[in-house]
Amino acid sequence: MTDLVPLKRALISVSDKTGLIDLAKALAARKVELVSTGGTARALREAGLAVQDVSDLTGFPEMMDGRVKTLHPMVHGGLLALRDNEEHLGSMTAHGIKAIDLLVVNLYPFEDTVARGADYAEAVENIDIGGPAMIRAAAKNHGFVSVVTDPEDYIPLLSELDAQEGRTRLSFRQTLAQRAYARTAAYDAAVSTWMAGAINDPAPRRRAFAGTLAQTLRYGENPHQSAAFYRDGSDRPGVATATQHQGKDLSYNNINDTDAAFELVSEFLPADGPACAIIKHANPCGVARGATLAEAYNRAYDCDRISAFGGIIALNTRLDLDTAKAITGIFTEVVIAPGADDDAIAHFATKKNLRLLTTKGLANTAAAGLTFKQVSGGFLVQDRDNGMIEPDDLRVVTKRAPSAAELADMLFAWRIAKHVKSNAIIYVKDQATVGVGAGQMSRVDSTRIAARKSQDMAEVLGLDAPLTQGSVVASDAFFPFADGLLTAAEAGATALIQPGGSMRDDEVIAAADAAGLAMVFTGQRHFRH
Ligand SMILES: NC(=O)c1ncn([C@@H]2O[C@H](COP(=O)(O)O)[C@@H](O)[C@H]2O)c1NC=O
Repeated sequence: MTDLVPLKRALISVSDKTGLIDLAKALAARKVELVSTGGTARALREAGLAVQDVSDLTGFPEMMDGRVKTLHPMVHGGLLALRDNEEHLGSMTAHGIKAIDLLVVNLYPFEDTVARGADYAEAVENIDIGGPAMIRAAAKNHGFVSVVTDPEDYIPLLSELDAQEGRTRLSFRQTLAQRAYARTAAYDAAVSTWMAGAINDPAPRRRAFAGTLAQTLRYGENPHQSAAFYRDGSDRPGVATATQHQGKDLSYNNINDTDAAFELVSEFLPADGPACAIIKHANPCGVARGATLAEAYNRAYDCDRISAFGGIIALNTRLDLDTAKAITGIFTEVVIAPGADDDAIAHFATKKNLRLLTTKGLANTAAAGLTFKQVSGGFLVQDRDNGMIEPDDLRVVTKRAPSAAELADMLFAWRIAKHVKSNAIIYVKDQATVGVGAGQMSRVDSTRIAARKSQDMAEVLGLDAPLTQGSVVASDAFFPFADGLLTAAEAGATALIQPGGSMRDDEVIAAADAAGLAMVFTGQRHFRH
């Protein structure tokens, strides 16, 4: 393939006109001839540039609401002809086709149109046809043609032309071609995903996913793994869309933990009071509400002060100065919150290694969405766990019904259970976790570990008894035997919330009654693996 090829003629057809005029002026200054479609040509003329209309080139007007503009051999022949192929050159001469050396296209904004909730007809009308066709043609012919699909590449293109005296190198065109195919693939992924939703097909025969590079990462979960972070284009508040105010780049594990922290804290609406979640290795080591945000943080911290060191903190309301001061009492990796006061930001500025991220609100935990998990040779796709329990959904199965305070703590614990790796056991007292058992292979072990951690904390805090005394317990799935429940009772729990549904529910309920516990069944499970 030829390395250096001259760039003499460009076709520009862009929906997003960012940087268009500067680019076109720079091309014109380099004696590049311009051809363009309706709106783009108008913008160029208004800027005083000479441009040929694509309709003059094709001999056809743009028609059918723009559905047909560039779909013509005068365009596609100019993009696809091999400049070193006699037969191709003969066809060009025979039909008066002129070579197009540069294609600048960005597509109808389908993704944005769908994101703002446009109706079906409007979404369909925003599926670009001529643009992707040209992009794919130009990218195929990267041996001779440069294709630019993103305003971010305008400056690099001009730098290339200057460095190569009006020509482009093959390696440059190959990079552009790779980006071009990734762009059309992402576009079609967005269209097919939208369509699967529109026709309510949870398992379409083929699925396509796409992402845009947000950040290359120093390494993955471990230093010997390379890694990168991609955005999927969704506007869900969270780690991918947050603004970072200070500190070094987030690592792979930081991103994973920050996501877990923010998704958890988003369960707690600000209207119900400030809440804080502290995360380590994607599991909470403390979650609490408080009268103030600082109190919520301190109560979450008191659940497991040892694990909280180097943790990731998520808040459900704006970070204020008092909370910022409390947080900087120990080393913390990341704080994420829906906003931050100026004095709190200024206080954090003294801690160079602490990253502060702010979001535009909390994540909508009721919003539909998919989650993916990679396995060897494939991936699993499922709906996001949006399961939500209201008091009316609960079934009291013991002789004793829970008190109002127990019920409130149960519902708080249940929301947390959804975000803890199975087997998940959460002890809660007065709207604060006092013991979390996560990720064990047996439920009874999670129950024991959480209770033991609470004993450890009683020592650290100088308490006479662990805070599990008089607590409630949530279990993400049913107790298969009575042993887990009895362990919780020994630790001082007075009430339990669990899905129910075990073959031995009767035994478990009898054990709860014998121990004087109140127990409710949710009828819904929150496995998280
Ligand atoms: N139908 C076609 O032949 C066609 N050719 C180019 N487009 C798109 O039209 C847009 C630019 O239109 P305008 O220059 O009129 O603003 C670009 O996003 C381009 O991808 C087309 N539009 C849709 O398919």
